Amino acid sequence: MFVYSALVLWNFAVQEFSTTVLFVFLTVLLIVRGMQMLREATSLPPGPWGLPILGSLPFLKGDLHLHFRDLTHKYGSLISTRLGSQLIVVLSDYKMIRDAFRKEEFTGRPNTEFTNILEGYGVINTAGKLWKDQRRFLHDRLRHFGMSYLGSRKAQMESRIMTEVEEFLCVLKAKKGLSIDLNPIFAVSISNVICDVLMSVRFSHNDSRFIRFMNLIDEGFKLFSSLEAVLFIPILKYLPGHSTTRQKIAKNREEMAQFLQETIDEHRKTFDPSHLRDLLDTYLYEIQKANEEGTGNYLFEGKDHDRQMQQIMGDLFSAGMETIKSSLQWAILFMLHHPEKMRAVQEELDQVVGRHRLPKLEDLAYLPVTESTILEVLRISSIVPMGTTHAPIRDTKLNGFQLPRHAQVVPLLHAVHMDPNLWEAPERFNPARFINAEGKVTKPEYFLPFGVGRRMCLGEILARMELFLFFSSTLHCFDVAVPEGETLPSLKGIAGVTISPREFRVSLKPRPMEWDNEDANLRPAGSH
Ligand code: HEM
Repeated sequence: MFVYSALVLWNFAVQEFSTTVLFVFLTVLLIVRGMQMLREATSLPPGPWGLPILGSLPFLKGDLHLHFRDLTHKYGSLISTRLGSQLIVVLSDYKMIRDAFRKEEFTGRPNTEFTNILEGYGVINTAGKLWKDQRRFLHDRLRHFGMSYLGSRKAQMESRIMTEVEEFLCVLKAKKGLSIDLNPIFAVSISNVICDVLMSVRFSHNDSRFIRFMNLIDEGFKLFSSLEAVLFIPILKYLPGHSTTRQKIAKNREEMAQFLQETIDEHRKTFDPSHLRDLLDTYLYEIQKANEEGTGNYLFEGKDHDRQMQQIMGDLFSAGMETIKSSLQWAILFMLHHPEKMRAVQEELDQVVGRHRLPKLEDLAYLPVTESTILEVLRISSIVPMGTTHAPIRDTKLNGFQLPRHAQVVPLLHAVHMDPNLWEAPERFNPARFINAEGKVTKPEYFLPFGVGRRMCLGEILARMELFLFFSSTLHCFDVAVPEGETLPSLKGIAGVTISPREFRVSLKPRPMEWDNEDANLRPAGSH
């Protein structure tokens, strides 16, 4: 009895003690965090205070870029807010974004759960010397493969893209009059352009390898999104479901890596240093050169060569596919909403290009209506609404405020493109805003769909070429309409890293070309 009573008392005392310790611990944590918030409040840009530990997380509603835009209305064009453990600094003034992102200080990337998974490989999520060397190398070599406004290389790239455009148009022609979703058809064609440049890989429409590849990427995006909470509240990584998600991500990444590794191995077997076929060959060339010279390879900074090449291919594929596919989908969607703008583009193409061939890059200078329509799509859809997140590489000052190293710095491109002080009636789809009094296309300095500064988009030239050739050729060959009996699809997109349109269907009616007869397929652009 005595022993039992002693045990009960002991248990009680232990519980009391644990509760007290927990209470004291939480109180100290709250006080420390409160003091930290107070100190930050005096040196950081203005913004909502939020709650200790959670910050503004409980008050988030709707899409993050819209939430930030609302905050900028209240606090100004430079704000800070805490989302859990992460300090977020949002810039929505284009001059401020431009001035900051020109500086070395803002070329870092934040340390997050996502970047940890990538272990410093690739280009998009790297920083410092590795990123700088990688970026310079890619800039130079991609230009060599035709991402250039000038010279014979440009013609090579145009011809690569046109091969895909022509196949795309043939697939569309076979589906004329049906209610179709263009998304998977765009996906194959756009992937083929970038995969050809990167590693000489092409997929056929309905290719099972490609469907698996895309499923892995889609699933990867969803799995990463489900980790979002951990990004802000790291302690959640100890929850049981988290390790299952991490394992699934690792398994998917392994499958992707295996696909890419097979391509790397194949390239090694057939490698010829006097004939570099694609970007992958240029990496193999650098490795060979460094081995022969007995020097370390500056492109890899001691990292595993194959993993780095896999991640570079993965980075460029994911940056270059979804963005262009979504932009083209937005362009078609806006044409459904504004058929009169579609007719204006078609009339211009008929006059300048004629009905006997497809548009070429050299026509672009004479197609202001077509070009301004594409620019307006890029502005109004702002498909990368928050750019990519930057981080100061050291504690730094911006507009008199102190930003700590590793704060997440977000360029709110969506807010710049929707600023009524810069654009008249920004909510209105109005391509004419890009045409000046002389009828020429002008792009104001606050038009930033590809970002600005040292980390701005590496694929802008390719993107512009693809958007023009796919969009103009589609409208040259087809009238696009909402399928009979279906309603006009919504302009509300799905926001993630990019904003993509919700699934929608179209019906295509071929516009007769001069080479057409009843059964003819679309002929290649040069064969007239
Ligand atoms: C319509 C198409 C595209 C749009 C709107 C777009 C937009 C952007 C934006 C806004 C950024 C972030 C800039 C910043 O935050 O400072 C970016 C970065 C990047 N883009 Fe694009 N992009 C497009 C197509 C492409 C293509 C085709 C490629 C590949 C060839 C590409 C490769 C990259 C890379 C590698 C980065 C990261 C650069 C770095 O971290 O240094 N993008 N892009």
